[in-house]
Amino acid sequence: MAIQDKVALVTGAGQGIGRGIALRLAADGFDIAVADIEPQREKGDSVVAEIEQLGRKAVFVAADVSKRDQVVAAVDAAAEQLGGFDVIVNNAGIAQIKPVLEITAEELDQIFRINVDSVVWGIQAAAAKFEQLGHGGKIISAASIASIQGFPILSAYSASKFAVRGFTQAAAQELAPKGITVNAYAPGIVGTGMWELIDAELSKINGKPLGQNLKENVEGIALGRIETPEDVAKVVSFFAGPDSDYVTGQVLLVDGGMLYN
Ligand SMILES: NC(=O)C1=CN([C@@H]2O[C@H](COP(=O)(O)OP(=O)(O)OC[C@H]3O[C@@H](n4cnc5c(N)ncnc54)[C@H](O)[C@@H]3O)[C@@H](O)[C@H]2O)C=CC1
Ligand SMILES: CC(=O)C(C)=O
Repeated sequence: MAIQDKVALVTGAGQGIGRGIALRLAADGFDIAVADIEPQREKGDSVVAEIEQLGRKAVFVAADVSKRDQVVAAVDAAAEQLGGFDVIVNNAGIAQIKPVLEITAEELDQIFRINVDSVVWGIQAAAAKFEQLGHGGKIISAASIASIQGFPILSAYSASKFAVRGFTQAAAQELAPKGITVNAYAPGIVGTGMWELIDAELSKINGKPLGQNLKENVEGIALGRIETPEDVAKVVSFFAGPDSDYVTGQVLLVDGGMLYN
């Protein structure tokens, strides 16, 4: 069903999976707030231009998602500039590639602020805006295969994504009476800047040549190819649209066949 007069905000939308989600939701008919950190403004502006080419309205909103006031301000700006607010996609996140015995307090704090606090601020800001506008809405967050199974050398990252799953399940139950659904997508190995970093950092740790760690991980995918942002965006499109109206509290694996539940 074509979406009309609805607004979605996607965080971390300057590149990678977030860009793919923003473009897919625009193709579905949403007007889009492209949110990312200030240094990503140029990339964000290009995504805005791509969305406008699709015939939808779009704005870039600078926000550091680890900061509650900036997430609230981004949601306010999206609603004001695009004329409504219906969906938030808490997509922004970072990886950390570190043996568990070497993780510092600062690193742990940083990854939890960006991957977990951001989801809480996104849930709070979106729920408040939906209430102010007098309707329900949809909250969608980035989990990972690492939210279902802990991955070595990605322990802090895995723990942060387990936390996203916990918040998704609990918030879904708390917000259901307000007509708000809360779900998450759990990608596998997606060919973005994040996996370039993981591959390069794993190489430094295990001495394998550049590209080898990525290749070995892709070989474990049943469908036999690396995942694309568009593969992920199809699942987010489902969660953002009316076909998922009776789905809440779910974390949907979109990994080409890596984990099974
Ligand atoms: N690439 C992969 O294989 C997988 C990625 N994911 C998750 O998908 C999401 C997107 O990942 P990718 O597109 O691959 O990563 P990416 O590194 O290509 O893009 C991440 C985006 O988030 C933004 N970002 C980072 N910190 C931010 C902050 N504090 N405030 C606002 N924006 C910030 C970056 O500027 C960037 O535009 C992340 O949550 C990631 O954990 C989950 C499973 C697999
Ligand atoms: C980046 C990511 O989520 C994994 C598990 O590769």
